[in-house]
Amino acid sequence: MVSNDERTYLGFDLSTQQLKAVVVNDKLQVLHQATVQFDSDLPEFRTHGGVVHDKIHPHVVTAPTLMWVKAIDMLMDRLTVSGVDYTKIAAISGAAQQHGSVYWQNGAENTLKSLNASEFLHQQLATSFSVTNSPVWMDSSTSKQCKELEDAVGGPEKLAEITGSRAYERFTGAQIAKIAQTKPDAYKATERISLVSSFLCSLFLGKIAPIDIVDGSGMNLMNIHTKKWDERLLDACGKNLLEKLGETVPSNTNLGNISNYFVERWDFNPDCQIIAFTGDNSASLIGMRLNEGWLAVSLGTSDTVFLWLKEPKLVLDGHIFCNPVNPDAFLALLCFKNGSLTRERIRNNCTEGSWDIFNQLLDSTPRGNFGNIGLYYDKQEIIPFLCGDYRFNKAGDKIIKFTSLEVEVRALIEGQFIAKRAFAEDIGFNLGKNTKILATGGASSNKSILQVIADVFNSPVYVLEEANTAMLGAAYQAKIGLLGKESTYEEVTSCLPPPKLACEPYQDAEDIYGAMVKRYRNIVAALTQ
Ligand SMILES: Nc1ncnc2c1ncn2[C@@H]1O[C@H](COP(=O)(O)OP(=O)(O)O)[C@@H](O)[C@H]1O
Ligand SMILES: O=C(CO)[C@@H](O)[C@H](O)COP(=O)(O)O
Repeated sequence: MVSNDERTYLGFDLSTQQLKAVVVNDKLQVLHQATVQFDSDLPEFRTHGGVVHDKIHPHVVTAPTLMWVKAIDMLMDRLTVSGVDYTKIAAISGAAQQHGSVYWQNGAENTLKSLNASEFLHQQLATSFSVTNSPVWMDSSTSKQCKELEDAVGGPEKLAEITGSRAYERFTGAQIAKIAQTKPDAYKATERISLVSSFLCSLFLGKIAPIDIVDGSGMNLMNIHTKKWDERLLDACGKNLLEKLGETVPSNTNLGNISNYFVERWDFNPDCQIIAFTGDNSASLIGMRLNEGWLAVSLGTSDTVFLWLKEPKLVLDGHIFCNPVNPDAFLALLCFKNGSLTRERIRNNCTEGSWDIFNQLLDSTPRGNFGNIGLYYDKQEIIPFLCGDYRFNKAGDKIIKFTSLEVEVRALIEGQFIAKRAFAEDIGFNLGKNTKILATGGASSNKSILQVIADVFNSPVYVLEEANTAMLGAAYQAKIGLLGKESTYEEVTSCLPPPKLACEPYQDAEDIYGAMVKRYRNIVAALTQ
């Protein structure tokens, strides 16, 4: 029997480029971590940045579902090598990239319930998916289905009122509708549909896990006020969709004991509890202990900006999700597809791959970049709906190339964060003297980038000791879910250190960037006309 203070918690994050795991002790201190990088650790699946871009249809972006399963087999090995004592893990939860969908073939749940502990998961689940490549959040091929969904309820505003978002190409409703229309046999042969988060949870639970209400808010199918599926929307996407999706559950619901497979194969305690898995941004909100007054800026594969909302509001460029901490509150989120991978592209073009040189170039140019502005979209951006590179000089003329690498680097970083400020203001975020930004994700370790954020938002930027807040949030969620009503979220996380100040804005920041935000808005209005 493991005593309460010896208990540990396991959290996962299945993000775009990698699968990560962390084990924390009862005081939420990190004991072990492990990662599997999809491109380099599982090269047989031939992904780039964890995904497959269709050669003929560039808007189609998927990930091999079995790659994610194989990544779990590999990660469990790595956790074992790092010395994890599985008998002490009291609860498991997880986070995952949002919106992606997994299609379980008829009979898959029986396979999940009767897994053989002497074999790998990927061997036993090889034929369990009716669609072998899962559509992921980077896909933007469903404009037709988006229009159909909006029409089903009376237009984009009506859809946003019900589900928190107008129809977005990457949202799961339109993705499911596309599968139902273009692969009707596969759709028919599908017994259940999971989000990436509930799919990962299903492996640990040994049966199909329910979708949590926060990740469920990223589907354009759930009413964010009642937290129930909207039947008109389900019917507009596919036949018998309710049966395929199952009911939603509140965040941090305790779903029951771990699958026997993990008990027998890895020596988990049979009493280890599985807490509903959620979306990565939702888990990040938990991991950051974000509350009102803070603006979170997450710099992972995607860049996201999110904040705690007391009341829902109608937004058309952005999303309102349910809140994983307080069921009466909400979470407003903006997502930018061209985040870290676009920064890597410009870094590689300008510096042959060094963040240090990239930062030297960025630091050597003045705030405002001599009036130059750049917008860089390798892939179809979500907001604004643009693709390609756009460069403008001080006179406002569109130009092909900037005069120096320094100007190019600053144009990229300033352009990315000016966009975030403009869209955050559009959804009602008021920058004020009390605004504080909390940065997270892989690129939040880059101090030169954080300085640009501080200047563009004219606000101080803070960071946490650990930048993997989605993975950590999942581990905290495991403890929160296990304790249930015994304890509050605030009590569980009160032992964590506060965020640390990383950068403060320069005195002239608002004069420079206030004007640049206006210019940016005019440029976008002209380009999207
Ligand atoms: N020093 C750095 N400067 C800027 N970006 C960085 C730096 N270190 C890592 N990154 C970026 O972090 C990204 C990964 O962030 P992460 O939050 O782990 O992503 P995800 O959760 O989507 O897998 C990489 O694509 C990389 O470009
Ligand atoms: O689409 C969204 C949010 O709406 C993305 O933020 C995904 O959730 C992917 O996350 P990362 O892999 O970039 O963390």
